[in-house]
Amino acid sequence: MAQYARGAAAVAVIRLRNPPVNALSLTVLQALEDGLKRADADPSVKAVTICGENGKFSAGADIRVFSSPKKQGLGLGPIISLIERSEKPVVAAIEGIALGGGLEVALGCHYRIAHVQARMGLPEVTIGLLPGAEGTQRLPRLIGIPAALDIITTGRHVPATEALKLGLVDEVVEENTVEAAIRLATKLIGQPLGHRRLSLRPVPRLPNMEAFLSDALMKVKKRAQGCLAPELCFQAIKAATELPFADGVRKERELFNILLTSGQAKALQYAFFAERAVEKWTTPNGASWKSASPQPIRKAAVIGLGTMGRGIVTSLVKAKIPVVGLEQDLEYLNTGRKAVMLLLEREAMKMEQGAQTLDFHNPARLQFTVDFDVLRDVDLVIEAVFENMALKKEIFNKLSRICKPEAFLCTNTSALNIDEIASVTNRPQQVIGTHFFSPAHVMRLLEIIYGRHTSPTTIATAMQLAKVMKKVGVVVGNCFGFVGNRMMFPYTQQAVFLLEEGSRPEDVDRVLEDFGFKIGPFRMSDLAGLDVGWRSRKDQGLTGPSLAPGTPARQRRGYRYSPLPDLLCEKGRFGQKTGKGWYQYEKAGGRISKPDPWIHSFLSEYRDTHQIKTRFIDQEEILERCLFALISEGFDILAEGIASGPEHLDVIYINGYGWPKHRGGPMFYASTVGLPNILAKLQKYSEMHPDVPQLRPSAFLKKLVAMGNPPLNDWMSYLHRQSNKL
Ligand SMILES: CCC/C=C/C(=O)SCCNC(=O)CCNC(=O)[C@H](O)C(C)(C)COP(=O)([O-])OP(=O)([O-])OC[C@H]1O[C@@H](n2cnc3c(N)ncnc32)[C@H](O)[C@@H]1OP(=O)([O-])[O-]
Repeated sequence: MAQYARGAAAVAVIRLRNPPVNALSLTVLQALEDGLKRADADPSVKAVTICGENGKFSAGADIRVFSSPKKQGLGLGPIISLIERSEKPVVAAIEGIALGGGLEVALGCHYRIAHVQARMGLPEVTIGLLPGAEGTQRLPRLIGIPAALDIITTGRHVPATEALKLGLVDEVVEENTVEAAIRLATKLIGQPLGHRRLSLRPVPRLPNMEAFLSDALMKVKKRAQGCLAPELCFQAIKAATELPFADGVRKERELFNILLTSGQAKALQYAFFAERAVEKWTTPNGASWKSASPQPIRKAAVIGLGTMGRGIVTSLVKAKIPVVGLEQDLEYLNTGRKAVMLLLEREAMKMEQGAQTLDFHNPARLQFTVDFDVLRDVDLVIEAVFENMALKKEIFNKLSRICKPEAFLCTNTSALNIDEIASVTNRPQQVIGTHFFSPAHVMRLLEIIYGRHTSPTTIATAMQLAKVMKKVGVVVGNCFGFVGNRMMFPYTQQAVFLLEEGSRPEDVDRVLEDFGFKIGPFRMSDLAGLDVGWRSRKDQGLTGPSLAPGTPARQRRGYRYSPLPDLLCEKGRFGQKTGKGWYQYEKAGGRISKPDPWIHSFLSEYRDTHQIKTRFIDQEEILERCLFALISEGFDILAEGIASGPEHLDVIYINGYGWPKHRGGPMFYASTVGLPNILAKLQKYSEMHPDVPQLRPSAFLKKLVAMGNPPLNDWMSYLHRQSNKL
């Protein structure tokens, strides 16, 4: 709702009220409209101030409304016109946030005052929409085309001080913003308002408007990577340069409706709520935030300053947690220290642009050592040495002797068994997996893996740590590869099998990149290094000296196996780092991939040697075999209780594996393709490849299809229900 009150003798105050962020629901909008009409009708009211409850102006339209049947009736635009047309001056008092429809309300006001800590923006593009309450037409008239394009097509939040420079607000105050707005409103009584009505202003012209717009469009398209909203935002702003206000608004509405009914908006809004849903973690035995409080982390340590350790130290320093970096000897320590300092200097430079500072030269904040004894007083340790169980166990055993009894022990592993690591400590309840993604100071995902003995307090502490580091923590159970890598395995396996059957690496990558992945599986493998998987397969006895003599080349444990990645490694082709992998690069460490004729002839010789008949594989088969195998594994993960809902899998894939956000994550995508379609295709491919268990549809997927293909929100409720059709 919105509360109507009298702020000073002649000023009415309309306070938007819908905790926690004053989202503009239908009820709030109705109350806002009623408040405006009441102020207009009351001759003793001479001016109006609009503000928000609890120090927040508004986070914009209630996003849930867009997927409800009443979505067409939100009608924010006409209310904003009503504000603008008011003969009594209206001042927006912006505290906290004014986002989306919230900022559009403020743009309808004649003046805007913001608190110095406030942030403003039009983030509709991030949920697949455009500012559809006349924002694409008013903002360019206020701050010009270049700044409006930047704000609307990126959806970024603009701090109050920058907003003042841009002319987005008229004044920034450090005191009580509502009182300042009431004072201004009082001063404005009786003054002319015509020039303050943005709809009546022309869009400021640029000398080279056409060239500017065509260049801007190219940039927008490049950044969008298949996402529709940025380009339609651009078109709406362009309309502001070509059409009178009313026609521009009509164009805006037309484009808004295209987006609103597009699957992309639905997917992006699902992703918005999915991220918030995973924050409220639970485990199968009922632990959650309700049953556990996070413990404060006043000092942390990171063991191992390789690629992952360096990124983790950087993230902790950025989160203002004092940290000790430990390495096995002085040579490794010095290399690690230099690399961390370089990363931190770059981060400090970026932060200075946003008027923030990063303190890392102070030894109380960042310390390097080779001495385990220095870890006696830390509250939490993150071990980030390479993936070797024996080494990890040795370190955990040592840590449990040295660290204080309350300290939490975390392992950064991408697949290893948390329980086995915990078993060598004197505190398995305080051992937890924290799987960071490379580069750890950039990637948002943190997979948090609880073991059999991990306590709820330990999970809560790891989740809180993720939050402080501005990462998305996702709590999952313990199994080989956890959620992300376990689902990735059948995907990359299919990609390699497709090469055996006739595809080239660039064919497979192109299909998956066209789908929206940032990079396809082979470019990804070259980037990460083929040797990483090779080492793991050797440890598992799938290749290398421990392989039993006489093992068929293309079979392991009775199932199909492709030795292709092993053969590349044997030839020293580790990917970008050696300048050759699935592609060739300009030099060792180079980044520009080129299809490699050597690989093409190597593949055809390989097919001849193993008498594999080459066939043309179309895009549909490439996409379906890679994605549906991954999705089927996801259903197994849900059925085993490794993750508590499909949102968890989707958040992991969007934030850690480059899954295109506008497709909502693999499980959301499955729901849009339709579970019966996925099942039918998996059954077909599984019949074609009976020796590939990863193509056999998950029993849970079959059950959901038998239950009538329920919506994604209901999937988990079917886990234990009986199906009489099975
Ligand atoms: C008419 C056409 C034109 C207009 C279009 C628009 O305005 S489109 C909109 C354009 N606006 C945006 O895209 C802004 C989207 N919002 C944000 O970016 C952030 O929420 C934040 C920066 C406002 C606060 O961040 P923070 O880390 O402090 O907090 P938090 O993120 O955890 O949120 C707290 C709770 O509020 C909930 N909730 C939040 N916003 C909305 C909403 N608009 N709606 C509904 N709910 C919303 C959120 O789900 C969560 O609920 P839970 O889980 O407790 O049940």
